[in-house]
Amino acid sequence: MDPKTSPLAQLKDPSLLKTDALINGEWVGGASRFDVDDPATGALLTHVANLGASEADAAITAANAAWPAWRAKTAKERSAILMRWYHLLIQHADDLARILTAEQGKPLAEARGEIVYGASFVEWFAEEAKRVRGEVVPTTDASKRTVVIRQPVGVCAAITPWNFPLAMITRKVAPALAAGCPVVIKPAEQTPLTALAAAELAQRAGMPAGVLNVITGDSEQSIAIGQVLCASDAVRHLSFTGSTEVGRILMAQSAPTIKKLSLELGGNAPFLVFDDADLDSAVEGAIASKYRNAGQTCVCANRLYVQAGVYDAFVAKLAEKVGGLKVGNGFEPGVTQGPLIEDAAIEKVERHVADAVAKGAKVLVGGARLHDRFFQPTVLSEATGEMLCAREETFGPVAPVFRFTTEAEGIAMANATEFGLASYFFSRDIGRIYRVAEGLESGMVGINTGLISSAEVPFGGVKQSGLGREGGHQGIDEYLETKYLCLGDINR
Ligand SMILES: NC(=O)C1=CN([C@@H]2O[C@H](COP(=O)(O)OP(=O)(O)OC[C@H]3O[C@@H](n4cnc5c(N)ncnc54)[C@H](O)[C@@H]3O)[C@@H](O)[C@H]2O)C=CC1
Ligand SMILES: O=C(O)[C@H](O)CS(=O)(=O)O
Repeated sequence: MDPKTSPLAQLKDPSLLKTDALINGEWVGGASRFDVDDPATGALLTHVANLGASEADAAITAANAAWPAWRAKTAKERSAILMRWYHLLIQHADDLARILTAEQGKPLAEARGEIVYGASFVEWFAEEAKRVRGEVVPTTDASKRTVVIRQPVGVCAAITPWNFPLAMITRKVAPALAAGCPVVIKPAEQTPLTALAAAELAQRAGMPAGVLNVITGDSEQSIAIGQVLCASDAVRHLSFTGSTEVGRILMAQSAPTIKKLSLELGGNAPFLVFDDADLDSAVEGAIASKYRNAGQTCVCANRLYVQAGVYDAFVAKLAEKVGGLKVGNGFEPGVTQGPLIEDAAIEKVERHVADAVAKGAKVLVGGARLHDRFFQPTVLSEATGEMLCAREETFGPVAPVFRFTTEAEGIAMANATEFGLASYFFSRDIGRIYRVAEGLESGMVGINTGLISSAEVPFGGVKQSGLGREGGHQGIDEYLETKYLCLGDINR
């Protein structure tokens, strides 16, 4: 790291910059290290411990050894440690945001927003920890009494992506810890520093050794680490956020041990604008959903469907607003869109735009790479179903706008995908709102809004977008087993 130019040289608390992994309360360097780069400049930020299968085994062993004492704590005791962690995340939000922008690229203000969003899961599940209840079931046999209790599932593994380096970790580990489970986290190789800084703060909050472990590895080692996590019988739950392709691999690798799985995978979100929509609100919602994180979110609007009567007005308004977005280094004041995470990501975006134009789409604004990994916020009109951007998740700042005529046609086009994570639509008609919301095949529906994510709601998808829910009161259920006690012979 160049102390003169690196963004990491300006941390208020430099001790948050951890480059070793965390196993059993100890920082572990391993035999080799891998590079972490700044996606905006390509500059090397630092080197991080490149661990593999043996360290993954050690982390599972440490977590399993720490489990009895962690589950024996009262919910209130676990809650207190989580709440201290939450307050430390907020207290250090500026440094965490700086680390996040340095390794992931999103604008600093957006990174700080993610820190607050990610911390909110720790707060939410610190509270939920104290509300895990069982039940007494009225018996049909007078000699018996029946009770249902809920217990932590055991060691939980979390394999997380680069697009939300903190939030995708806390959304998984906060409920697991709250439920009484120890965790082994494998963060994305592109963004390990945020995970390690958050782990340091968990240590400061009093998280016992072995309860929270972080195993870092490059892309090759991540595969080896994943194989160990999947194959281990001690790991009773695996939570993954990332591509559907990798989700399938992890699901198959977990089958021999019948693991509980939470999978938050790819999306292909439709965004419908009906004739009766408030167009200014629809444009605002489209920008919020499409261009957040430079379009690198699984709930981004990927296909915009606009009813014929308002199509021309909508695309004109959208293109005008999108033209005002400022692209640049996330540390530059006023920048609203940073770089894409890596070369393969921007090449995929270029492929989607070139394919769409070749098949008749019109570029209303943007349409090309600015330089390096920066892509102009783009609006394409006259999009059609034959284009790649209709079938694949672009994961970039490109809004293809399709035309539809009837409500039924709009719903059918929206549902014509194997994915079903998020969907959005704008209408002011209450009857239409119910018909369309109930007709869309997705786990989450934004109605007259493009932003739907928060800690208190059950986030997740249907079809091939994944399994399970994260957040909300449902989020902790993933980490609990339900046990039924049948007490007989009570009259003896
Ligand atoms: N649902 C979501 O929020 C996300 C979806 N994606 C989708 O995935 C596409 C590719 O992005 P990637 O970063 O390559 O996602 P990815 O799915 O390859 O990586 C996500 C995480 O999985 C790990 N991983 C990858 N292969 C693995 C394996 N065989 N065993 C164990 N761990 C493994 C990575 O190290 C990382 O921690 C994106 O273009 C996007 O379409 C990517 C990130 C987040
Ligand atoms: O994986 C993602 O892209 C995130 O879940 C999106 S959100 O939770 O920040 O909306």
